[in-house]
Amino acid sequence: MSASPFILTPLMPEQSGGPALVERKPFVDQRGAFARIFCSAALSQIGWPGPVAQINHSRTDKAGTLRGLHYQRPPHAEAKLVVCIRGAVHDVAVDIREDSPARYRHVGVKLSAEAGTAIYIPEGFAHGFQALTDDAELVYIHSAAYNPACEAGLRHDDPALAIHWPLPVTGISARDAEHPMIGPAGQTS
Ligand SMILES: Cc1cn([C@H]2C[C@H](O)[C@@H](COP(=O)(O)OP(=O)(O)O[C@H]3O[C@H](C)C(=O)[C@H](O)[C@H]3O)O2)c(=O)[nH]c1=O
Repeated sequence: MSASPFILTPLMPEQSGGPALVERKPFVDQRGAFARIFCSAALSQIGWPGPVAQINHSRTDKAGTLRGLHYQRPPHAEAKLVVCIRGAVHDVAVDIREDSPARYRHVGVKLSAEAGTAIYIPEGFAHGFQALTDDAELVYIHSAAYNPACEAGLRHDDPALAIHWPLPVTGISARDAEHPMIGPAGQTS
């Protein structure tokens, strides 16, 4: 396997510390394929901050379902590596860093099990996705533990974010449907 197990593509190249597409480089032979899903040495090059604190898994049954946009406030802000292990999703990261010239700008990228793609979401970014297929499964590798007291969210349909979701939204949690809108002053209401 060559030096780096991934092809890393910054998704906000004009900003430092932004999200990145992480494409696995599998080792393929007559038996099948082997790939590294997480590698702190390789991912520290794009800002992975430290030890893995938690690994989660979600299954989304129906295409069109939307989860997010979520983030944890400091001191429990977290970086995430979001890995698609079944089906495909449209994944979105929103810059919410108060000192960022790109605050409230977002990037969107397709992740699929077939392509072996993941996205690195740094601290200071909100994360959400829409399932593009039925039975879409993601594994999330977190740099901080879940802390519900510090959990917060943005509305997927907030005009201030202007996120285009590929499919009509067919399912969303009550909590995600009720996140506050970003007011004109840029503060969530
Ligand atoms: C993250 C987490 C959640 N929970 C509980 C809280 C809820 O009762 C239930 C489902 O949580 P939630 O509705 O936040 O799950 P999703 O909306 O799928 O959130 C996920 O998808 C979005 C896009 C993300 O970016 C989140 O990091 C990721 O957790 O699990 C736990 O018990 N432990 C945990 O670590």
